[in-house]
Amino acid sequence: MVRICVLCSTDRAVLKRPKTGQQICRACFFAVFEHEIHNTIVDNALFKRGDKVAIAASGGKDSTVLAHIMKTLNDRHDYGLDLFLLSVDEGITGYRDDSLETVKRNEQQYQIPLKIVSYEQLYGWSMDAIVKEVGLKNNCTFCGVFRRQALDRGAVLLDVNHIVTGHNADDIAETVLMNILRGDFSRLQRCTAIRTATDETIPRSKPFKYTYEKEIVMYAYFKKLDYFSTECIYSPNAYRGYARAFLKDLESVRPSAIMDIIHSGEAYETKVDVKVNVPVEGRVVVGTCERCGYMASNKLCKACVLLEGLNRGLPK
Ligand SMILES: Nc1ncnc2c1ncn2[C@@H]1O[C@H](COP(=O)(O)OP(=O)(O)OP(=O)(O)O)[C@@H](O)[C@H]1O
Repeated sequence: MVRICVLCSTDRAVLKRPKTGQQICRACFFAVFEHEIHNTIVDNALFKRGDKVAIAASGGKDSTVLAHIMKTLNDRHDYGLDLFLLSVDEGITGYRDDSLETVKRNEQQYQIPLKIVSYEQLYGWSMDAIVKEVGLKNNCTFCGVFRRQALDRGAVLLDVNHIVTGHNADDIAETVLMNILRGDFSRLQRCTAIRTATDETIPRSKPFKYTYEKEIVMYAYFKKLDYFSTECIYSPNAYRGYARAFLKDLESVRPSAIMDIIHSGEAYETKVDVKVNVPVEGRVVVGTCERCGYMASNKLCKACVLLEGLNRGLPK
């Protein structure tokens, strides 16, 4: 039986929309997908005319679709943004070197200039070298701390005033669950913010905050976008894996579970009074690292503490 798209009532439905369960055609899927992200950008006033925006680009599906969408919406709605691609080379042979080749192709395909910064150049350590030293258990901690700072440093080199990342609704719901599971209420308050900024760092936002991962994959597939789809070879992160599997199970019986969890996280944000690093109107007040000058809540920033351990041969 041929199904007709429930949105345009004209074309043949070719997919069931994961977020709503609606049977729709390809053109309507592109339209609603793009329109929802445009609304997220406008409703949250993420950008202003003349902003220079770095798209954090790993070559994976989320950031590749983000680059495509930012370019499409900037042209279509005349946001007046100056766009750049910013990639961090963590130094993971057989993974990041391949995905960076994808970003280099995206630079040509979208005509957006690309800047690559590397852990090796910034910290003197690649992830390959770190994993040799610390093993597979805690390496994600090093990578997460270094990447956050590397993106800020790359953004300074590009002279941009905003960074966007491809974090999607599933990532955010998963982080809400993780923070509940860990009892980390300070992070729980912050993790649903669509835009984050401190006095010391460049504002970051997540235009895909309400976009389902399955829809991003579908969009990339139907648009035939060029992206890299292998998982990081060093990412065991078992605890997050359980949260992810749990979320996928919930989604399969109740697709709105992802949005519901995000809304729960948002509602929680306003009710708990936690003293450390409480965001003041979306801004976290912190000091600076006495060694490298990057933002820090203690004398040294997290990256310098980790580096000190590595350089002294005491990484664990
Ligand atoms: N090496 C990198 N260089 C630049 N940005 C990165 C890098 N790694 C991650 N990011 C940014 O952080 C976001 C979330 O990263 P995460 O590691 O969770 O990857 P992901 O969900 O698989 O996303 P993607 O599909 O874009 O790789 C990415 O969408 C991207 O914007």
